[in-house]
Amino acid sequence: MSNRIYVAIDTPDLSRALALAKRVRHHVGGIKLGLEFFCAHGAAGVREMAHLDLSVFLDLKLHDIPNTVAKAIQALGPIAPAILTVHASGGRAMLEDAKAAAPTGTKVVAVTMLTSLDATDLSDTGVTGAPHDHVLRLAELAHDAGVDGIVCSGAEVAAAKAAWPKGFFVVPGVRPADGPVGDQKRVVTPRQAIDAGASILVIGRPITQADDPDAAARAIAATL
Ligand SMILES: O=C(O)c1cc(=O)[nH]c(=O)n1[C@@H]1O[C@H](COP(=O)(O)O)[C@@H](O)[C@H]1O
Repeated sequence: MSNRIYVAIDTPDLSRALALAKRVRHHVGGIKLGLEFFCAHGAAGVREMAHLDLSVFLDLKLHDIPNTVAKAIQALGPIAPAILTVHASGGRAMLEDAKAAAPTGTKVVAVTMLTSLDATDLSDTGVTGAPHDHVLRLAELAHDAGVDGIVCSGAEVAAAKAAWPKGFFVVPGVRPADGPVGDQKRVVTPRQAIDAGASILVIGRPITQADDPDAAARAIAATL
């Protein structure tokens, strides 16, 4: 199977983003551009990165009323990213309209519970119960609304995949065994995430902050 690592190019600096992507390109399956990059460079920046001929995952985590999300996705249409994120907690109508508005070749994936949150954070938002149950509930909603898959942590992906065998499962919050976790709370190793059923892994700082990003990406890819 082709390389399942999407490297999160989280920087507002376009030349650094281009340089990073060029360095790691032979050891990743694609690049993920998120809010930090998009707020600085918008669609023009994404198009510039797309010239590198790597698969582009546009992670904007859209979360608004259905009409606004659908119109935003239509506005992104010319970029036609391979993958686009929305928040599952935006609800069924928002998810349905997001999928309907996306270009045919774009996978719409719904973020369930951010990997930077734990059970205490969840209860602070008024949601009772375990993260695992919350993720599975939102995964079912995403499935029923007709999107292509979900984003969840490696701790939930096996159960989510068992319930939705044809789903597309994005797992961030991935750290090599000895790496610093930073702001991530639900963390697994790349190998654990793949073994549990992840379709792709999103990996940022373990690669982008390494002294040698190319070697870091290669070392992670070798464990998969
Ligand atoms: O949708 C995402 O990609 C995402 C969802 C989530 O629950 N947690 C999460 O960390 N991410 C993204 O995955 C990347 C993780 O980066 P690192 O923690 O540096 O590996 C960041 O770009 C986050 O925006």
